[in-house]
Amino acid sequence: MQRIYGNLQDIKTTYIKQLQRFYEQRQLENKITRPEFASELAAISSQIHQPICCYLNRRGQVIRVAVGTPNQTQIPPEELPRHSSERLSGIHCVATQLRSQPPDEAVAIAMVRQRLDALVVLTVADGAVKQAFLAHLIPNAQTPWTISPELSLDDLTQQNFDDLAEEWEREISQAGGTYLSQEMVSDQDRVLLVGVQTEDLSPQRFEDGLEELVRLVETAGGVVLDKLRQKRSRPHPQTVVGQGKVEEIALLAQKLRANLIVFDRDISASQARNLEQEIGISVVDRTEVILDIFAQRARSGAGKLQVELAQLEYMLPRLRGRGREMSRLGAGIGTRGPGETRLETERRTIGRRIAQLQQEVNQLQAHRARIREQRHQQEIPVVALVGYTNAGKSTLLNVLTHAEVYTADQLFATLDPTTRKLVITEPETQQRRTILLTDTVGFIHELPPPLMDAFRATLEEVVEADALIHVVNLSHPAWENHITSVREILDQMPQIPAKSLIAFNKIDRADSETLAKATQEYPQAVFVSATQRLGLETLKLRSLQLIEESVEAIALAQNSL
Ligand SMILES: Nc1nc2c(ncn2[C@@H]2O[C@H](COP(=O)(O)OP(=O)(O)OP(=O)(O)O)[C@@H](O)[C@H]2O)c(=O)[nH]1
Ligand SMILES: [Mg+2]
Repeated sequence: MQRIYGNLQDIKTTYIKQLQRFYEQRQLENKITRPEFASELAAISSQIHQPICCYLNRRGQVIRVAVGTPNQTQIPPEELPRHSSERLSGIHCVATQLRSQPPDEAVAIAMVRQRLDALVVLTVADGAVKQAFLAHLIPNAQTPWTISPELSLDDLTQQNFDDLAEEWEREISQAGGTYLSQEMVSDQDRVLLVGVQTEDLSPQRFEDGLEELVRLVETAGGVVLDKLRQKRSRPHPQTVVGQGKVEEIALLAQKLRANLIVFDRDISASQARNLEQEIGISVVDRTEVILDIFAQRARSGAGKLQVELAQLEYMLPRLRGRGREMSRLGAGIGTRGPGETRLETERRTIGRRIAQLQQEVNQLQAHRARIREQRHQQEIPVVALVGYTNAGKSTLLNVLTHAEVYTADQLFATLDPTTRKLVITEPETQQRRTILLTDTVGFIHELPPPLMDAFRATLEEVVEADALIHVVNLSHPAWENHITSVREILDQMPQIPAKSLIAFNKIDRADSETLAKATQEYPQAVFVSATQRLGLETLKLRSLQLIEESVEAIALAQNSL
């Protein structure tokens, strides 16, 4: 019986049997894969709601089938057939991916580590292959890989793979071997995720949350090796999960050489301490991962200030008996940022530092308020772009106003608000109207309260706008939950603009069913694609209308006083 690797939890035996059949399949000579093989892989991947990786040798034999991402299913170095860094390993991987987007850096790094001949990523939608990408190694020190643009399955499967692999190998050996920089291998935290499914969470929400945590860890620079789950009516007071699970985590962490455990919920200082003692490696929670991303991302003075405040506010109540152990255990995530050295200093010093930072944030708030006041006097209306992280807010700002805000396929790309002028011509009167468009930090489900407090100066840009455009990534499977989460966060703000508009973005990647559903449930919404520049004119006009409605609403409110 051929073994299936990876995370097989909750996978029915019938599917395991289907997966085993892949071992019997052969590819055509010289081809990277067969279209039928790719389609079958996509079909089963979509049935089990998990990515699958098939590793094949140059003769086209399947040597390993694993459930999980290329990152999670890496072949241990000692099991790879060829060891020399000047040669490729002679193995390539055909992987499915449930997200419709090009493979990310983490996937590429997994390929570099194993010196794979190539990596095929097939994105899956509705049980079929939607897009194909081909990645391979190149002799380049910074980015030792290249990823093709989207390919059709035909293009992919018709290439002569033997010739390609030989050519790539020649280039690499001429350059003296694969440039696998040491930092790339060792700087990454090797992470084990632990999800605790309590009764208040639906299974779907729980899984979405874990999936999001994988993205968060990857954004923070870690690699998720595996996920462990436990159902509990409520978290165990001392160790969050039960004793048996703690042992399982310890064992798996050792086996996978993990150096960090990340929990999908907040854990207390004493829970973390207990777990660290039993497992022997660092334990952090979701909030710490988010804070770490913010710390890495903060560039401006204001950004750094707010991140430091958030980190200290989070740490202060958790400080007792924690700091020293944490730094000794030496993981990266959760220990970086301006707060890091202060972890070990006394509570009182930290208390004083918090007070000082609070002062500075107050000044920042006052400063931003003055700028807004000046704008107000010029009577230029302000529309703020809000939404879940990665929805495409900054990309929209850029295409609408020719701004050059940093955008990236990572969570929390933006920390600092940016405001730009947008001139809109009214179609009937040909009158030119100017509005200001503000891009802000993205939201996330259960945005940690210390971040909400520390980023109040930034979030105030939202509160003080005349109207909101709520940008939603319609290509994300959890888009509805994202809307709910964003609304929950807005509800916690003291006062938000009365008028708002939903802009469904990334419609170029959304399937027709989703589009139909969104149209039906949100008849007022605008549908756009920032990257494909679709629907932008409508969005501009609707923004103008929104401003007019909000001016009318304010006038009405004043008249009734
Ligand atoms: N396919 C597609 N991708 C898009 C579209 N709009 C944005 N993206 C991509 O989505 C990713 C995130 O875009 P950003 O503009 O950085 O998202 P954001 O909402 O500003 O994210 P945060 O700053 O993290 O809150 C980038 O890789 C964009 O290229 C779109 O209409 N279609
Ligand atoms: Mg952004």
